[in-house]
Amino acid sequence: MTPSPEPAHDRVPLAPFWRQWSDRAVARAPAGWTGLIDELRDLQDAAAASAPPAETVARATALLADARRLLAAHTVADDEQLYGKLLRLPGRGQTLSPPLRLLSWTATEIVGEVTFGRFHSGSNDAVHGGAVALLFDEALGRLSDLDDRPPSRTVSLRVEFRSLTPVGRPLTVRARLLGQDGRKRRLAGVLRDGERLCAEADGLFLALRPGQR
Ligand SMILES: CCCCCCCCCCCC(=O)SCCNC(=O)CCNC(=O)[C@H](O)C(C)(C)COP(=O)(O)OP(=O)(O)OC[C@H]1O[C@@H](n2cnc3c(N)ncnc32)[C@H](O)[C@@H]1OP(=O)(O)O
Repeated sequence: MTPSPEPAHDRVPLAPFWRQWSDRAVARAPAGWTGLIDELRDLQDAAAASAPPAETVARATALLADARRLLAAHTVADDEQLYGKLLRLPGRGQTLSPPLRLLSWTATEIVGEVTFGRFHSGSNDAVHGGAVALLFDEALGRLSDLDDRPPSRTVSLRVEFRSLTPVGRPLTVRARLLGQDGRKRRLAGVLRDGERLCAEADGLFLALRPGQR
């Protein structure tokens, strides 16, 4: 695989399994679906960052209950779900972890940018450690399954927190494939705020056998 000539997350190559998985969701996604996910993400950050008066709380709660009822009327099984399957979008259409925008990639390394919002804050404007682990799982998982490698799952993820990870600033995440031994893939990741090392991780991913999910 040749290095990407310019930043363009939507041109990251997808292995056949993932291309089919993602394209099927894209084909089924109604107009405006990605706007809904973006709104949900902004809502999470706004809720986390606000200290509203009671009238505002009551109004927002009623609006949210309305939205929840509207969506719950269209519940589908996991196979039909759209959420999290839009692999050509930064964040792949989910709000669990912040959008990871890939800037460059090869078969063995990806570099991306991520900004954590208030939703992912643990305390004192520092990102929750579990959210940092979540980001590494996303980044390492993405690289594990790049370049036509069969789908894999994380079996081990170790994170070292080296300094506080700030909220609201673009951070750089870099993941590398260190090696493969049969079904086992060893990967490592680093998260930086400019030059400052915030966290690093190493993970073991196992390629799934036919029939495994
Ligand atoms: C574009 C893409 C977008 C992709 C979308 C974007 C990225 C999202 C990424 C998220 C990824 C996840 O979070 S995945 C969700 C979290 N992970 C999981 O839920 C996985 C749960 N575990 C499992 O389901 C299972 O362990 C499997 C199916 C992965 C593997 O089971 P298995 O096939 O029976 O494998 P098994 O024989 O036990 O192990 C095979 C070999 O690995 C070794 N092994 C197994 N576990 C470990 C371990 N923790 N540490 C060391 N070694 C281990 C065994 O000793 C063995 O070595 P030897 O005897 O061969 O030497």
